[in-house]
Amino acid sequence: MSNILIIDDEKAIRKTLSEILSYEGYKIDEAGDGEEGLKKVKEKEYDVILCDIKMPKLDGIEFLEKTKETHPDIPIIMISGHGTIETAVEAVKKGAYDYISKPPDLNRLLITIRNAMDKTTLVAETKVLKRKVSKVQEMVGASTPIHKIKETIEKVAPTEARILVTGENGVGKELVARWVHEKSNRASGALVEVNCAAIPSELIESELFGHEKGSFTSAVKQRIGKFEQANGGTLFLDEIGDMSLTAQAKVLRALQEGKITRVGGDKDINVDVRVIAATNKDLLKEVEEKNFRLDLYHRLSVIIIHVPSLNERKDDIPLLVEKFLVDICGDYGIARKAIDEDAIKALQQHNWTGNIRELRNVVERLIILSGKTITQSDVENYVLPKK
Ligand SMILES: Nc1ncnc2c1ncn2[C@@H]1O[C@H](COP(=O)(O)OP(=O)(O)OP(=O)(O)O)[C@@H](O)[C@H]1O
Repeated sequence: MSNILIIDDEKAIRKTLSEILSYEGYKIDEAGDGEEGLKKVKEKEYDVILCDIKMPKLDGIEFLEKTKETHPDIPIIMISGHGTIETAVEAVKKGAYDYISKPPDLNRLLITIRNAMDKTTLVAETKVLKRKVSKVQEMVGASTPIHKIKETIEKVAPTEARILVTGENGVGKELVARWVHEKSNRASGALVEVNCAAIPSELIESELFGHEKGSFTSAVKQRIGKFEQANGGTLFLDEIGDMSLTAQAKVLRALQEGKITRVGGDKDINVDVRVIAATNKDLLKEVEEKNFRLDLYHRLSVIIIHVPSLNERKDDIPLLVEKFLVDICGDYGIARKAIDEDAIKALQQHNWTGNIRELRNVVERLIILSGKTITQSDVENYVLPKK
């Protein structure tokens, strides 16, 4: 159900509007002046606010200006009395959604409110969509390691150097790969991702190099592999430490010669692909244990970018929390929740697994369970393990 706040110093007007709008199924709160209105806006989320212009204490224009600062997305409809039409027009210029005149015309009132509600929904949807279509998520962080990573990306992205990204699960290795691609001369080409750990070893070759029809039982038609799909672009080989030795030999050839052969095929196909690989394993140890080819390791690791776990860069936590608050509240279509300093400190002291997804989940949990401002006791209640 949608919440509407009516701010007017005339009780009769509030009563009439409130009756009409409750009848239409809206949930109504009332305030007698701008100051009381501001208090209500702090306490609760409103979909639309109706606000008189001439009021004691804080007038409508001041209320509009203050509310726009903290809640830029709530549509505010000004109620203009006789003699305040010009001010109402001024208010629209300052960001009010629209104005209606006193005494309000019932149809116009309802239509204006409905349009304003539609706008709120659209604004929320657009925000979510904008984020979805924006190609690469921002890499948030102010810690020394993040600065260094960004610097390295700037330097190496425009070259053709192969890059090995190392780090534990969920620390942002894929994000690094995406930024390298985005800032490279191949950005207009494809970025094709293969998670080597997720593909059964007997299928990885066909996944990477494609296959000809009939080359094995389930190969019912020809298939183009990821190397070919990434031609002119970048191939991101995630979890490369899990690749079988036979597939490694073929990847090595592709890197050395710039050629691949489809499974069951006899033709060499030229491919122009830049490879970025990532792993959470210690590849040199894998080499020692004969699970990984040393020559492939050297081919892949011209540049090594290590992404440290969240525990090693706790300085990034405030910025990441801030970003997740904005993102998640945007996804939910609710006003952004605040978080106080002590709560942030408590989050910084927490012993994280290192995976950024864990921090995101925690922020989402706090948004759902806490009030308008997330406090230290929310963190203690909902995040930290009970003693
Ligand atoms: N610095 C950052 N700023 C903002 N979001 C980040 C940052 N680093 C990682 N993330 C987000 O955290 C999530 C995990 O990151 P990503 O998938 O890049 O990690 P990964 O190390 O490749 O994970 P895996 O080991 O599971 O493949 C993603 O949603 C990503 O957008």
